Amino acid sequence: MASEIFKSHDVNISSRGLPPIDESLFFGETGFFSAPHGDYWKFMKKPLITKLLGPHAIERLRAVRAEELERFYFRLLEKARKKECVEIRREAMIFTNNSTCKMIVGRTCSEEDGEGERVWGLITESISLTKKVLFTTLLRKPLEKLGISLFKEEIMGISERYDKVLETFLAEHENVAEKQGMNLMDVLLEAKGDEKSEYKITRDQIKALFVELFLGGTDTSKQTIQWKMAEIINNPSTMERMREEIDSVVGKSRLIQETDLPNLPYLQGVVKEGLRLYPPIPVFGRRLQEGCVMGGFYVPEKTTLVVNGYAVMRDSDYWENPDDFKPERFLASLGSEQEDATKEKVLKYLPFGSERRGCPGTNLAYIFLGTAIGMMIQCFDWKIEGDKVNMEETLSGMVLTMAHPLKCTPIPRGLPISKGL
Ligand code: HEM
Repeated sequence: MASEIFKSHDVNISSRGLPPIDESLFFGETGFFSAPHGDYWKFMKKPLITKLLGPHAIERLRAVRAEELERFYFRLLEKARKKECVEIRREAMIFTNNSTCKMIVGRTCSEEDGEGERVWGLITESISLTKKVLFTTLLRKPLEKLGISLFKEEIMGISERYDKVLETFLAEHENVAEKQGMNLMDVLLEAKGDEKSEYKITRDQIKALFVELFLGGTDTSKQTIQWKMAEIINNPSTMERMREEIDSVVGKSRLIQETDLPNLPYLQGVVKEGLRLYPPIPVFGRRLQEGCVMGGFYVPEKTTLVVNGYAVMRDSDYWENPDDFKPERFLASLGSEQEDATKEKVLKYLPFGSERRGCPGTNLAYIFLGTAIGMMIQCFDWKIEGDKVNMEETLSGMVLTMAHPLKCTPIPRGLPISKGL
């Protein structure tokens, strides 16, 4: 059914429906995520791919991510030396947000003046609001008739705080006379000021895209890193097998790099299996532009479709022992990309959605997840309170998260890794 919906009706379902509050920078009408499939969405997608998410951009920005991975490693090493317990999701958020921020605006959020804490707090608050955002979207039309604007104050409060942070970034870029290399923000500002540009974008549209990248690039990856570390800690044989693979491919004297990932199939299997069992966005919505027949039924125009990726990826018709954590299940397909693609064409694997509105950050996400988890296993042992990590699930807004956030203490494996690799 998922295959039929996505493959045969791709264009027809390539919009998401009305935003909850038009003027919000956060899932508002200026956003890329909520934009209907049309000229604006196509115009914004181009720089997003060429400057951040496409294969060339990913290669060009490799050094930025390598530096952030190294900083992540040294932060953990410092905690390990002090025998401090770490909250994995917080450390993972700092890594993914710093990397994303540096790639799109050229610098990380500053930790000295509290900017980092403000942004990370905002991301967490935004995610916990997503359930209200969805609810507001679904009920918007009938409530509008009654003059009710649900959760407007809360949503606009978050939007205004994002606005302040993003104005700082924009001002910094506007005040630099000579640019050294153009990052995504420079390119969008240039397009905004270009009279001949095929689409006239606004300041709010730039800010809204950056809010979405902060959320898309940070929270999803942080949740997934936390879930996978929990499964690895609960499965010592997985940890052992990952470590054997990493030690033999990477060695013990340098930190894992993203160019190692294609040679680490078991690590890739762990990443994929974690996403299958714990997709951070378990359900996502689309909206039909025109009425059509699906699965033998006529579905009228403007119907909202809710895709339950979580259920698809635990469906026993498609997955053997679907609730078990078994990274090996992906090993056979990893050998051949074609086979992998064929398998996923059945659309039983949906952590990133699918087709033209599927996640454009998929490749970048695999890099964040592979390098972060690879580094944590390569360089540290992990001590927890008690025997097992509690894997109880809960929703933070619409995001699948751990009911009991993973806290553990890193113990260095004593690898001779030095700064400035
Ligand atoms: C574990 C990591 C990630 C997961 C599980 C994830 C998942 C998703 C899902 C399920 C969607 C909706 C897809 C659909 O409707 O078919 C989506 C959309 C999107 N994601 Fe991701 N994502 C991740 C990381 C990222 C990263 C790193 C970025 C960029 C920095 C990103 C940027 C976006 C954008 C811009 C959209 C909207 C696309 C559109 O509407 O055309 N995501 N993501």
